[in-house]
Amino acid sequence: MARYELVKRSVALITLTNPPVNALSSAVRHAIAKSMEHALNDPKVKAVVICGENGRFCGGADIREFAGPLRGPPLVPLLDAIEAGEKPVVAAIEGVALGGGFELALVCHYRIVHFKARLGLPEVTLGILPAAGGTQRLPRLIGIPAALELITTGRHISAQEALKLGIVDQVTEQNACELAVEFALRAVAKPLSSRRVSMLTTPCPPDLDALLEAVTMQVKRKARGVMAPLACIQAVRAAATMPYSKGIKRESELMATLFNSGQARALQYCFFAQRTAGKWTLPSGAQWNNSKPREIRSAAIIGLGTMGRGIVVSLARVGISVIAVESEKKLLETGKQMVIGMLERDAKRRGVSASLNLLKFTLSLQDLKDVDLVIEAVFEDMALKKRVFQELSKVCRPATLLCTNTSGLDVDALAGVTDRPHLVVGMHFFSPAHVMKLLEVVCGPRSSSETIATAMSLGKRMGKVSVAVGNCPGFVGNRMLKPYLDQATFLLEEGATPEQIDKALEDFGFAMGVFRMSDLAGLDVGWRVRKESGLIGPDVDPKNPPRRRQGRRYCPIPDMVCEQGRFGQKTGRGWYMYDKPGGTNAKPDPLIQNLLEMYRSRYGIQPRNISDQEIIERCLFALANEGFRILEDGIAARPEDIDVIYLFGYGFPRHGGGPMFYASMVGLERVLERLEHYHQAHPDVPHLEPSPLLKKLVACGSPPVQKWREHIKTMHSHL
Ligand SMILES: CC(C)(COP(=O)(O)OP(=O)(O)OC[C@H]1O[C@@H](n2cnc3c(N)ncnc32)[C@H](O)[C@@H]1OP(=O)(O)O)[C@@H](O)C(=O)NCCC(=O)NCCSC(=O)C[C@@H](O)CCCCCCCCCCCCC(=O)O
Repeated sequence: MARYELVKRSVALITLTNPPVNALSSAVRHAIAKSMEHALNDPKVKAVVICGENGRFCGGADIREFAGPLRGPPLVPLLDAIEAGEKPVVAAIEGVALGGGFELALVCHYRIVHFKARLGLPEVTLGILPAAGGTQRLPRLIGIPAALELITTGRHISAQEALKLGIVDQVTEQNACELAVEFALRAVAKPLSSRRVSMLTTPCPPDLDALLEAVTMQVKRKARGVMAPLACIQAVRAAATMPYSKGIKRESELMATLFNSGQARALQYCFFAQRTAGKWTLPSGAQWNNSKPREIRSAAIIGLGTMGRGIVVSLARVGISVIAVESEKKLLETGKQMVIGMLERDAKRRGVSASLNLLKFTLSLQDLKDVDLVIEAVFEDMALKKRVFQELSKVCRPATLLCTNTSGLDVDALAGVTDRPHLVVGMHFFSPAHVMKLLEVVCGPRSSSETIATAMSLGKRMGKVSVAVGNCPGFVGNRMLKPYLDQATFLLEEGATPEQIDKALEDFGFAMGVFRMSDLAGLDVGWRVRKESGLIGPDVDPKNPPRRRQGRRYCPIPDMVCEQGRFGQKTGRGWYMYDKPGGTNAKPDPLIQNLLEMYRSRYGIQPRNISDQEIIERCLFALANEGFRILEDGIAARPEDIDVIYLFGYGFPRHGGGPMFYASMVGLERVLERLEHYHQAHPDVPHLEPSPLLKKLVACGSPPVQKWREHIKTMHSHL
């Protein structure tokens, strides 16, 4: 767990050896303690260098250990002892020094950093704080404002920024470890007192209270209801107002309030869920580590609407040459200008040159004959998409992968019109595609494992969080959205307002309430889908009662809103009103109030007071209930996949963990009981009927999320 060597006859070299990130597990802490004791007691040793194996200094405390009882030497006294030792200790930082790894570096008397290394205190993103002295030492080293910013955001910084901030002593392009050994030899004769960061006085701005207040407001605005950043601010205040010995106690008290909190558990779950999602696995046995992706050098995008443009940018900025196709000259020209503008702005922001030379714009599908992969992003119309796929089948070379960006149509039906169904896969991007991190990779029953591996790996290359899902209407994300949206509109019928429902969801932590989100996405999209699925229009059986369709409760209010030309932000009116078309500042609209009142009186509905708790339970338990059905149907392989989709694609708050983790945190028994209660009250809403899997899990004693898979039959998996 740590290798001890004597180098240059007088330097003890301690190498952390805990792959893959040299996390400070109890065994590593134990090994550091033993090695340090050896080094400090050996008269031959004049100085110490600490580094990490495989070019990675240290990724911090071992997060997996947080779930169990705390064992091994505690970190704070261990680090305090390193700092207090009488021999100079130099940290040789390569790769990463994060969290406890950064705190380890801060107790070393000198820090030498490789120019490609990244440093940071990301604890806040895990719902905790840097509790191995980080909140006390960093402000002493770089001052309150800079330390506050780093600790409350968890941002990683480059070696160069660390040098500028005064965190490190030298940045090198050489081997940091070799340089650190030389550095240590030169440090032997120098006094150490000024190098012990905990002994420094925190440089304190005169307006400390005002600064802390401003950061508190900022944090509350950005991360509503999240506890960890607020605790970080309090800990940094202690660094400014208390001696180290008291500050470190305050840090530890604050850590104790966070450590076992639901938010910390949820955020740590998110960390691992995101990594689990990349490890896709199919019932056939094909999986991430036994399926080789193809290399993609060139791609084509069909359709330069909002989605197509974002996809072109996502591909070009990672060096893939892209041919963009439109059906009309005017659309092609508009799309071209937009893409160039987006790429130029993106490149400026990242300080690189825009890769415009990778782009080609054309009206002819014939130009696609040699590309490695095509992503179709035309209008959401099955007949049109089938025509495109038939055409691609004729034009593209037989090995070209054909992908569709459909947000819910049958990927296998598209595969069926091609000459290569095994090379067809869904790549469902989220809008705007160059910004949103989520990619659903939709596996059709005939998609080959190589095809899936290629789509997953291309997603990763584009910086997306890719999740493999099965083929069914709406896949995972949009299929679950339906019961969630339905509950919101039923609540409108029963007496709530869009702003009340949105506020409850935003207070819960959603980036946007359901109605503001719908206004942003465009209300006409769902309207068209409802028309196509026969819920409205000439196909509706006239014998249907007005608030019933296809044998279940139906709320026509969204259709009435669309009939008035209110399509959301783009038309300046939707569930809210905006200053102008395209405006983003949502204000409650009295016309919507009137519409709701008239609607209720037309159908004799007596509005009632609806609590925030009912809003949250009905919307979120219906959402999770559909998630359980998705697991039963084998549309998602694991609850983690569903949660990652909702975290990255639908603004579910990370400190809630995602709908499935949230359900487990509330308690499956409670979720079951509330769903039964609501289903009894609304028997015409099948989505409220508890799913068999939920019942089964409760009957099995409500196992933790990570164990649900053991209870899911995969015989009928669609993956
Ligand atoms: C390091 C990375 C940037 C590397 O990224 P990369 O993309 O290369 O690789 P992956 O992300 O895929 O990771 C590979 C692999 O490694 C796993 N992993 C990564 N980091 C850790 C880790 N820190 N611990 C465990 N495992 C880790 C990862 O899961 C992958 O494995 P998998 O099997 O899932 O594929 C990137 O990985 C990264 O960003 N890592 C996280 C960095 C981080 O956040 N570090 C901070 C950790 S928290 C910390 O350090 C806390 C410290 O401040 C010290 C705290 C002291 C604790 C004291 C406890 C006192 C409690 C008091 C309360 C008592 C109350 C009571 O009475 O109960």
